[in-house]
Amino acid sequence: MASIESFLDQSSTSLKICGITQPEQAKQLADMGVDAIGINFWPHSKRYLAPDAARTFLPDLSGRTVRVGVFVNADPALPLQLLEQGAIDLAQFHGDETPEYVQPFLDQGLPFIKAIGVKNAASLDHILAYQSDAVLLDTPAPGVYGGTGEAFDWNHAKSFMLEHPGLPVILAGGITPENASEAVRTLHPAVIDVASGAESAPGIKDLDKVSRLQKALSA
Ligand SMILES: O=C(O)c1ccccc1N[C@@H]1O[C@H](COP(=O)(O)O)[C@@H](O)[C@H]1O
Repeated sequence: MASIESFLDQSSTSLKICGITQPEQAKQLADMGVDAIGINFWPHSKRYLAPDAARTFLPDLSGRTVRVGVFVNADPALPLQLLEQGAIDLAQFHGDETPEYVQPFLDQGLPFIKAIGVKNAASLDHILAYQSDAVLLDTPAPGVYGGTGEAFDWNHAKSFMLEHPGLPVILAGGITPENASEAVRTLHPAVIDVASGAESAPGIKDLDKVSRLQKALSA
């Protein structure tokens, strides 16, 4: 049974595969035991999926895998509605959202992740103000916000994690089957989040790469 609590548990590293655009692949990933899938609701993403299309298959996955909706500067009505309808389990805010933006989610006890592009140590100065369920550390990507396939300097993540041991960290940005085990060994993040490194083309997942990522995390 998928639960946010076990997905974000810091005693082991979970796997989130992000940018799913095909219902069959969402089901295949759930069958493979992937901990979470991400659906990108930012209309400018190469991995965009319209909310109406996502609503046709996300309910079927309820309880099998954690369903994360990725948003960039969205009208908060969309993530609020998808969470309240039970179409997604978690919202991922991956744009320029402010601590004020997330207040309605805190007020209603709706779970969310805040993503930050890590340019230097100062990038993480204000992250605690969001009071998010987890922080997602990604490569800064002006204009495209995420999904770059590029890694950032993990030393900044390491320092932050040492300072905030109780806060679940989701490591993103350029993770591949080749560097995933090094990421786990070096940082022990609660979650590894992969979009580009698990694809054959944008939005089309390569299940062999997913399986190699799972092996890397369990090694
Ligand atoms: O994947 C995208 O197109 C995307 C666009 C806008 C915001 C976030 C996006 N994806 C997130 O980017 C990171 C890292 O992806 P990658 O593995 O480096 O390609 C991940 O958190 C995705 O959820």
